[in-house]
Amino acid sequence: MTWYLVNGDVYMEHRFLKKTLKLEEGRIFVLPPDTRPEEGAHIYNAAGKKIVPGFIDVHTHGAVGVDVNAATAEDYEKICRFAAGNGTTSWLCSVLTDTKEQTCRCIDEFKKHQQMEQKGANLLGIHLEGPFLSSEYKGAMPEYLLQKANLPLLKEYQQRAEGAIRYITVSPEVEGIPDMIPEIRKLGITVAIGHSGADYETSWDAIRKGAQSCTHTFNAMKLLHQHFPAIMGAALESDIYCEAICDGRHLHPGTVRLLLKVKGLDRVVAITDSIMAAGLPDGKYKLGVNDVVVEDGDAKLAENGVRAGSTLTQNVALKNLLKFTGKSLEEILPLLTENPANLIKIADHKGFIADGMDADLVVLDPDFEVFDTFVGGRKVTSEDSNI
Ligand SMILES: CC(=O)N[C@@H]1[C@@H](O)[C@H](O)[C@@H](COP(=O)(O)O)O[C@@H]1O
Repeated sequence: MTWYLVNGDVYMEHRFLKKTLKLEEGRIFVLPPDTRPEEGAHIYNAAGKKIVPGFIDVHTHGAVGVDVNAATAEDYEKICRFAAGNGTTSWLCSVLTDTKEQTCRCIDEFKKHQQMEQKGANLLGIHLEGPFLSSEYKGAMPEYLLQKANLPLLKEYQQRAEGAIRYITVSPEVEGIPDMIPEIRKLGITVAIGHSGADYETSWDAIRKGAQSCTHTFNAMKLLHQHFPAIMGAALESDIYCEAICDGRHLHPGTVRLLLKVKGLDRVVAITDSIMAAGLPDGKYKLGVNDVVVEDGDAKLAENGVRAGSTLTQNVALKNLLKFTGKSLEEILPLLTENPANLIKIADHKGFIADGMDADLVVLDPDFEVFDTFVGGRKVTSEDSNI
């Protein structure tokens, strides 16, 4: 099916331009605004709307009643549909630290999902959050499942996943981790540091050895002290990407502004870190092996009140970021599009609107609400999203 998206303002090279977009065989072709659509093509009138690249979420544990750690292939599809309705066109499923058996099961269900007809957003790969994490800043990670560095185990997971593990969170202070980072990268996995009380020097060692991102920056990590800048200081000072959960709970708006000022607009990645309660009312839920209670949209561990992920979606993250920072849509969009694409090394085909890029697009109305979503050139919001 060929689409012509006409009359919209199209986000290209950090500004909005009047263009016609032709979507054919899953790809974008950028045409002059007065181009006459081919006969038989579908025409989408985007007058008064903005056409932006689809959002990419590199860190989410679930939504609409599905916990990634317990998900079946069919469950992944539910998240894909929900995500698309919120402007997310690509995502990584974040597998929380779990038993080997359970992690392998997650990998197998992921592979099964890849064999199914794709609906909604693209499930691009797996993010392992652990198990090589420090117990001191475990957050919602079950302590008894944390491990020291174990390259053979990760190799086994990556082999089983047929290369689908794209991203991993490790703590620099865990025995053997800094030296393992170059080996992890050889497996095609981007390394994030987090859930960590690492000192400044150890954190920089991990960065020099190839860590490229910081997991939910400020949350579940040692914060900056004037004498001991810690992982926080190294993350802010270096050029690595910094994930940020912009739900207004995990980070005060002032902290978000500070992060953007220090890191720049090209180094912050807006993630959701959402759990199965996203898209559902308050209540009792699971996060891996944990029981979680959600009150007023805020997720906490039932046993001790420790915050445990979010109920955020990326369209809400976008609106929060605009509100918290006072910056323009043009300035904020990279945090949800090209920055995550660059981080997980898919920017040659996703994260931007340009000739030949994947036709993953979001149509925003003047209030920045998601009006429609296209994935691989298909209009998924009406076709197969259950919103
Ligand atoms: C999925 C998940 O569990 N994510 C972490 C959680 O482990 C941690 O406890 C919390 C700290 O948040 P806080 O800094 O607001 O306490 O951040 C995130 O929610």
